[in-house]
Amino acid sequence: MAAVTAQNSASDLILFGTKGDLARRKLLPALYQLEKANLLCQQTRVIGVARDDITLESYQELVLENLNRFLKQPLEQDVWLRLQAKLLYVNIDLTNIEDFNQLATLVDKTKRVPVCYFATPPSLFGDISKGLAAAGLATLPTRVVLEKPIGHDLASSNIINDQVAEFFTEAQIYRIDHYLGKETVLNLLALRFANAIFAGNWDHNSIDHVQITVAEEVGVEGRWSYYDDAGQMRDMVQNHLLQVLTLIAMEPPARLDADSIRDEKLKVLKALRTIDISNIQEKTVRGQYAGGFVTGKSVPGYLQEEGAKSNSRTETFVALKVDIDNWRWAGVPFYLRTGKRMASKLSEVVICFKPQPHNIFHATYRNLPSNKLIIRLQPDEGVEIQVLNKIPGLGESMRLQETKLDLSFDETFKSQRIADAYERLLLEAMLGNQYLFVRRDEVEHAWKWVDGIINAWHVSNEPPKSYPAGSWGPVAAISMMARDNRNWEE
Ligand SMILES: NC(=O)C1=CN([C@@H]2O[C@H](COP(=O)(O)OP(=O)(O)OC[C@H]3O[C@@H](n4cnc5c(N)ncnc54)[C@H](OP(=O)(O)O)[C@@H]3O)[C@@H](O)[C@H]2O)C=CC1
Ligand SMILES: O=C1O[C@H](COP(=O)(O)O)[C@@H](O)[C@H](O)[C@H]1O
Repeated sequence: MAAVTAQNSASDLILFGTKGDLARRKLLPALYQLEKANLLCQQTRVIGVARDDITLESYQELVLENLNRFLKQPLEQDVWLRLQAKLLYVNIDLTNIEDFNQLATLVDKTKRVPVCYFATPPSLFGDISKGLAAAGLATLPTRVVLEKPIGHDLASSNIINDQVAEFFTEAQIYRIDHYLGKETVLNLLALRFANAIFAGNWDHNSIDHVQITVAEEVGVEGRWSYYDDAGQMRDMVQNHLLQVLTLIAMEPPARLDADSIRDEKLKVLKALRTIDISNIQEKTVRGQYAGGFVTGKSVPGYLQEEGAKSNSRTETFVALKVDIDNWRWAGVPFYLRTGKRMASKLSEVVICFKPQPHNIFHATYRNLPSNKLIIRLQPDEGVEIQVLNKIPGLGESMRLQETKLDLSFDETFKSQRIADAYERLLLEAMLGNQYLFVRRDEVEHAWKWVDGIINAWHVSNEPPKSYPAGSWGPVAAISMMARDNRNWEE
């Protein structure tokens, strides 16, 4: 991988949809942080694109206003002035191909690499690709960064991917899954492949089961119409949870490069056991939140949210029992759960090891609890190992206690700020590193598997199970584990 220096990436970052929610809340603050860390090359320019005919000064004001609103620390004037000097603005109606001529005159591919970020609805990806091609900007070294979701199912994702592929090769396409930019998700690679104690115990011989939880406190946050069409399965499982699962389950890649990693992730997606009408009851739980209290605050149910249709059956919670049909994971279920308006914001992976085959401590400990490796993805990022230790003391029989080896990132890496996922992904796209971006075949296999589940739900025609906002989801999700004599780590 290239060393990260400000000098190696003179880019024209073209931000389509620069006035949208994602750009304002995430991308502009991420660019500010990159500027602050001196990771934006001095010659790099940020070209905001929207359809309003506004002046550069108004655009700069808008960027400043959003930085003041969404940055987590006070804005530093010198950093802002440096970023401001890089800003340009072009007004383009993305459906009007002639408007793209403005980019042709502004962008010189021999001086800066065009990195085109599509922060717009995916229905515009085809238009943007066509417009860039008409402006002579579709050939190398141009890169395009596509936001998720790519489509609504396999068929629609193929249409969008085909539209983009008409003008760009796979090597030019950077598909975002922002979970791949999270520090702790990347740490899964380090934990697994840099530590012999884990690498040697990472299969069905040592591991009983795996749990992946991505719980959110937020509800649909004013995005009801988008969300109601998608649901938690398409919004979170098809992308983020499956990406985390593949990083935990994949075989060791030969190298840390894009295709070595993506080839291994793809094999996992191909090995996911189909869930269809024959096993949908056993393997899945769908839920929808009712009113309740989240961290002590009263919140409405999903059907009472602003703009809601009262008869929606869209799921806001999903729990799944996933089997991976390969040698490494034979007989090791992966339990996944994710939901909105849950008891707290918590994303973690729990690797539950098998119990010891024989208990020599039965006089004091009838059932030895098994070891657990808990990887806290967010918040309070860190890694914890649960082990049994002898309680110190003379003259007593062996008394054991479950204890934790707890490595909090905050405490261990005190001086290191944990960067937001979008900072890393923007930087890697500007550097031309594709290893944190999703390849087309991964998207397709993830959709194929998810489509099967959604179709089976459709056929079974069962409404989602209600759960109170501020809980850990429907009781059925607990029963799903209990049937296997297991329980969710809380
Ligand atoms: N918001 C988020 O947190 C997340 C968003 N995403 C994805 O990112 C993408 C953008 O999302 P988000 O920012 O929320 O969406 P918004 O609707 O807030 O923004 C979309 C932007 O696209 C612009 N746009 C639409 N049509 C045209 C057109 N014909 N010409 C020029 N500009 C146009 C809109 O401009 P105008 O203001 O003029 O309407 C708007 O600024 C979507 O694919 C979404 O799924 C992914 C993860 C999280
Ligand atoms: O992509 C999405 O992710 C967010 C959750 O992201 P996180 O980084 O806060 O864990 C989710 O709220 C949103 O619905 C979804 O579109």
